[in-house]
Amino acid sequence: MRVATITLNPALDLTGQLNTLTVDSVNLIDQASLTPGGKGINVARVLSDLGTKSTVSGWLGDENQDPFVHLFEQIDARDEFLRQRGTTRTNVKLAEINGRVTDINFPGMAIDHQAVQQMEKKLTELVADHQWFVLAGSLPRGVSPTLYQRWIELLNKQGARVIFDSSADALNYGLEAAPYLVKPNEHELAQWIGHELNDENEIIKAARQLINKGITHVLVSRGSDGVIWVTEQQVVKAKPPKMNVVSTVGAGDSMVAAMTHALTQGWDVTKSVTYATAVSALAVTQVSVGIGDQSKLESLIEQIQLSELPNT
Ligand SMILES: Nc1ncnc2c1ncn2[C@@H]1O[C@H](COP(=O)(O)OP(=O)(O)O)[C@@H](O)[C@H]1O
Ligand SMILES: O=P(O)(O)OC[C@H]1O[C@](O)(COP(=O)(O)O)[C@@H](O)[C@@H]1O
Repeated sequence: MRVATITLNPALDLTGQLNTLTVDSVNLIDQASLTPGGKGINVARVLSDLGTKSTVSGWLGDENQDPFVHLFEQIDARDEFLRQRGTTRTNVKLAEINGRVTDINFPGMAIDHQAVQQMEKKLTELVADHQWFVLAGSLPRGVSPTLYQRWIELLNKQGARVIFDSSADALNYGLEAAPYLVKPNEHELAQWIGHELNDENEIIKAARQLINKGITHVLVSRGSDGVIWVTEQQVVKAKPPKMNVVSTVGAGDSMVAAMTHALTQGWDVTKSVTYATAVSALAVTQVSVGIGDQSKLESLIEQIQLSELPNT
């Protein structure tokens, strides 16, 4: 079974590692890498390492597509990206030795009405032979912030299961369509609910409001504090051990990928949350996403602290 991952605003990630970033000054990079990314593409990459095949789609610029096409071949992803005239954006990630990461994300290509219609047609084709869809990332310029909402509704009607990870207005509108699973981080959840979330109880209360909208799984990711997973019946918290952070870029995508893998395998919440926390914690120890070392993942799984919280 292939999972369809949709990346409407992909990016080449230019990551530079340096000692300390100083604004208003010349900064020298010690190590650099340029990798094809964007949320759904990162998810497809991790899925491949976990043993789940994917179909990748969205909008890709035709002028700098080679690294993407090469990656899709490498991970055996079915390439259903629509080509647009122009270049896919490059996002800059500056990773300091203390683990701090500065993201400089560019807006991406402008997308016109015709391209939106073509993508909608592509989704209706893909839903014929895919049950699981990952819709992830920001929206490019030129499209309505309600686009995810419309497309989640469309996919829901066709009986697909949508895993959704976005931000800002695209997230807020998309949540209204009740995807199957959402993974806001704490800040995105706070922004959606309209106030700060000061403790676990407030996080659970906010997540519960999403469950009440008809969303089945709400995973609130909390950086080094791990994740709180809320369903109608259960609230589970998972915390990773202290990690040696190289770059947190792609940690959220790794979590979404591991969750998707777990759900398609039919694993229960406890097994899934442990696995997803371990896969995402492993991601912070490396610059790019993926499972470099299976034995490290297995040892991390053993170190995840799991607790069941009251279902308030
Ligand atoms: N510093 C860290 N140490 C260990 N695990 C981390 C760290 N940062 C992130 N993670 C793992 O990655 C997951 C997603 O990270 P988070 O920063 O919350 O998401 P996003 O990148 O979407 O903002 C976390 O829930 C956690 O399991
Ligand atoms: O789609 P957005 O929100 O503009 O973010 C795109 C960026 O997010 C990433 O997918 C990383 O995401 P996470 O760190 O949240 O996992 C990068 O590859 C990419 O540059």
